[in-house]
Amino acid sequence: MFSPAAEQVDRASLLIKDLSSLQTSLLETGDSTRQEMIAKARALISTLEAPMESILWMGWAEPARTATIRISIDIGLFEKLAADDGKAKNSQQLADATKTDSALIGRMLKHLASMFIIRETLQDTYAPTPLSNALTDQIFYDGVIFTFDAQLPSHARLPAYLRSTNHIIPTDGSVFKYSHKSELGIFEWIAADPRMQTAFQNHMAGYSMGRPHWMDDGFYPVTERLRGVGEGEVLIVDVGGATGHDLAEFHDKAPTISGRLILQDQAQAISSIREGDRPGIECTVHDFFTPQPVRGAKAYYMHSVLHDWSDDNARKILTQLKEALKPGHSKILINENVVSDQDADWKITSLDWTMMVCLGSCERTETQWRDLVVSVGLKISGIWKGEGATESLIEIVLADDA
Ligand SMILES: C[S@@+](CC[C@H](N)C(=O)[O-])C[C@H]1O[C@@H](n2cnc3c(N)ncnc32)[C@H](O)[C@@H]1O
Repeated sequence: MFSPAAEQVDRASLLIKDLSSLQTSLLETGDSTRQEMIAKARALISTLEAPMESILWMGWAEPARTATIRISIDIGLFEKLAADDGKAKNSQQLADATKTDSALIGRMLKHLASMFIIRETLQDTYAPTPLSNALTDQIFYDGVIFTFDAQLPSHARLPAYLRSTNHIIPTDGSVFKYSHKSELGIFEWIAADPRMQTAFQNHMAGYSMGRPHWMDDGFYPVTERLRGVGEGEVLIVDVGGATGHDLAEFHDKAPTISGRLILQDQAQAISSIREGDRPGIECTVHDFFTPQPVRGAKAYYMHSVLHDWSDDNARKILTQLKEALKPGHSKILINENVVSDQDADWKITSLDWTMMVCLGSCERTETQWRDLVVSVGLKISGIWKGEGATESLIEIVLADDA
């Protein structure tokens, strides 16, 4: 039997005390209290867990959870569970509804319930949860499809890849090619599969949902920093903006700011936008490694773009934008993570590793951002971060601008 050491018990008591005092303000305060409670609850589990329990959680429970969720999406299990207003169902009913082997379904349901994805209300009787209901929405289940099919194999094969290179840090997409046994880098691999293209775009849109955004009140002073744009002039060019979800949000949240909104991405992303889906936005095809066709816009915006690329490639992208900047008027806005020097957030550190295995790129610290920007004759004029936000907004201007 595992007995926690005295200091683990003390730490656990402190965490429980913190949790109970936070709980009293959960309903009144913003999202930050909820996030703090989750962080403390996770710390509590890792304080109390025995080493072997941690190993089995990582090695058995989590991989089986992810796989059973991925299979559930394939067979439409969560939709069937949510049917009839979420009335509880047994494994045979769910096997019939999904036309799946009842032995397989029975074992899936047991693990999904043990991992809190669904609820076991009675023996062999299951009901949905808010999470399993969310997984009936394509924005969310495409996130599982994309992370499972595109990214997870590269994490799984990374140790073997690194052994084969004497643990030299990857700086290109080799890990992805190695793990997928493919000649294609991740973006070509996505482009070659229309289902994966849709999953990727939905995952990008879902990743942005429900989080503080730079155009929200109290984040970036939009009206003050983006003023001076006449009717007919370009306000924002969203470079590598996928299907335009950020610009659409900007259009909804800041409808009174004048100026054109232009979306740029590769042909496969732009052609997937349906007629009428993006009112007020000009959707165009542009390769950001080639000269920027829109000159003198107020802002060239990039969200989760530069973290896909090594410093050399990021310099090429920034240089194309620099050539298009109008002195004293234009700026580049980068919406990305700035990795904290201490106590970095798991969402950022895990994305950093995901970038490494998919593209050989990284999430950058403030020093790395400054070095990158200065190296192409630009300067950072400010970094903004809203309360509870993970990502920052980095504003960049020409080095000679005031
Ligand atoms: C990580 S996604 C970010 C998308 C979007 N900005 C967002 O935050 O949801 C990177 C985007 O860069 C686009 N992209 C990749 N290579 C590109 C290129 N050479 N020119 C233009 N866009 C490119 C991809 O199609 C994708 O939409």
